[in-house]
Amino acid sequence: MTTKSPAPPLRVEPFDYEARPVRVVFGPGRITEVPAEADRLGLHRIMVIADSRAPGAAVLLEALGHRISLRWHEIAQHVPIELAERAVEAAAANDVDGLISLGGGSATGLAKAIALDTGLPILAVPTTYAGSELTPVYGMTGAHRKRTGTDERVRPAVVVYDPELTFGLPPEVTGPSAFNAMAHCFAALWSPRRDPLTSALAVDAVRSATESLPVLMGDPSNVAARSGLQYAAFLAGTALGRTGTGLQHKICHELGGRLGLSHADTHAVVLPHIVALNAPAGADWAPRLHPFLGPDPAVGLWELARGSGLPTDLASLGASSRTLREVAEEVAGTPNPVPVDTPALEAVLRRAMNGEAPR
Ligand SMILES: NC(=O)c1ccc[n+]([C@@H]2O[C@H](COP(=O)([O-])OP(=O)(O)OC[C@H]3O[C@@H](n4cnc5c(N)ncnc54)[C@H](O)[C@@H]3O)[C@@H](O)[C@H]2O)c1
Ligand SMILES: O=C(O)CCC(=O)CC(=O)O
Repeated sequence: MTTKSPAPPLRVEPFDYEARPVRVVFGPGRITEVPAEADRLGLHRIMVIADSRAPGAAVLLEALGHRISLRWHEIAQHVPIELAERAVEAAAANDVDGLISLGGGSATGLAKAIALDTGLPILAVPTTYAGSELTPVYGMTGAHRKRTGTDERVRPAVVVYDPELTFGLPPEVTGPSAFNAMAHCFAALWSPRRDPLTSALAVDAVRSATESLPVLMGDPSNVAARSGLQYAAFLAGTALGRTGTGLQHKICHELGGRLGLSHADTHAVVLPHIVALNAPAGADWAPRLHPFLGPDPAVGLWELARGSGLPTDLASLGASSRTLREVAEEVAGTPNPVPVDTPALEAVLRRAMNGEAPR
C-alpha cells in the first residue's frame, strides 16, 4: 500500500446551495419502522417490490399487512423496459397509492421506473451500497442500449437504512457495490455542480468506505463496518443526487446496457482508470483523499480493489475490443475535467480491459 499523508487546508470557492427534502431513517433494526413511515406518507394500497435474495422481505410484508395491495418479486439489473411496462400496468390494475422497494439498485430502479410513469411516492429500503435511493436519476434498458434521465418524480420520499439487512451480502456484491458508492463520490468531487457540502459528503464517504471495506472482507457481519459502508452509501448517494453523473457513469451505462454487465463490477474496474485520467485536474480533491487512498488516489483505489479480491479487468466481465471502440465513440464527448477524444478514451478503456495499473 502507498504511503498516506495529511490533507492541506481546504480552499472554499464561491457556490450555490440547494437541497431537496428527503426523510432518512438509519440504524440497525429500523426496518420495523417501515409501517409507521408508510403511515406518515399516507399510504393505504402499497405495491411492495422486494428482492427475494435480500433478507427482510418476509418481515416487511407481515408488518405492512393490510396496507399491501400488490407484491412484486421480478427484478433485473438495468431495468428492462418491458419489465417496467408490466410493473406499471400491474400498479394501475391494483390501484396502488405508493411503492416500497426492498433490495439493491435494481429493486429501487424498478420502483423509479414505475414512479416516472405514475408519479407514485417511493419508500426505499436499500440492501446494497448503490445509493440510487437518494438520487433523481433513473435508467432503463431496451434493445441493448441503456437510457438514463433525471426526474424529481423518481427521487424516493423516505429511505430506511437498516445495516442488518446487509449482513448476508456476499463479498462479490459487497466490494463492487462499495466501489459504486465511491464512483458517486468522484463524480461529485469533480462535477461542475459541486458545492462545499457535496464535496464534504464525498470525502467522508470515501473515508468511511475505505475504512469499512477491508474489515468486511475478513468479517462480513461486522456491525460497525456494515453500518460504516451503508453510511458511506448514504453520503455518496446524497452527493450524487445533487451533482449528477459524468463520464465514469456514462461509460458504465454504455457497457452495462450493451453487454448486460454487472453494474457495480463495471464501476469497480473502470473507476481507478477514470480517476487517473482526471488526476491532472485534481488539485481541489486529490489531496483531501490522500489520508485514505495515499498520494495517488487512482493507484490507491486499484490496490484496494485488488486487495479486496474484486475484478480489475473488463475482459473477465465479458467486454470485447469491438465494444470498447463503440463505447469510446459514444461517450468521448461527455463533459469531463480532462477532456478526452475517442482514441484517448479507447486507450484508457483498453487498460481497464486488460487489468493494467491505472496511469
Ligand atoms: N439511479 C441511480 O442513482 C443508481 C445508482 C446506482 C445504481 N443504480 C442501478 O442499480 C442497479 C445495480 O444495483 P446493485 O449494484 O445494488 O445490484 P442489484 O440490486 O442487482 O443487487 C446485486 C445482487 O445482490 C443481491 N442482493 C441485494 N441485496 C442483498 C442482500 N442484502 N443480501 C444478499 N443478496 C442481496 C441481488 O439479488 C442481486 O443478485 C443497476 O441497474 C444500476 O444502474 C442506479
Ligand atoms: O438508474 C440507473 O440505472 C442509472 C443511474 C446509475 O446507474 C448510477 C450509477 O451508474 O451508479
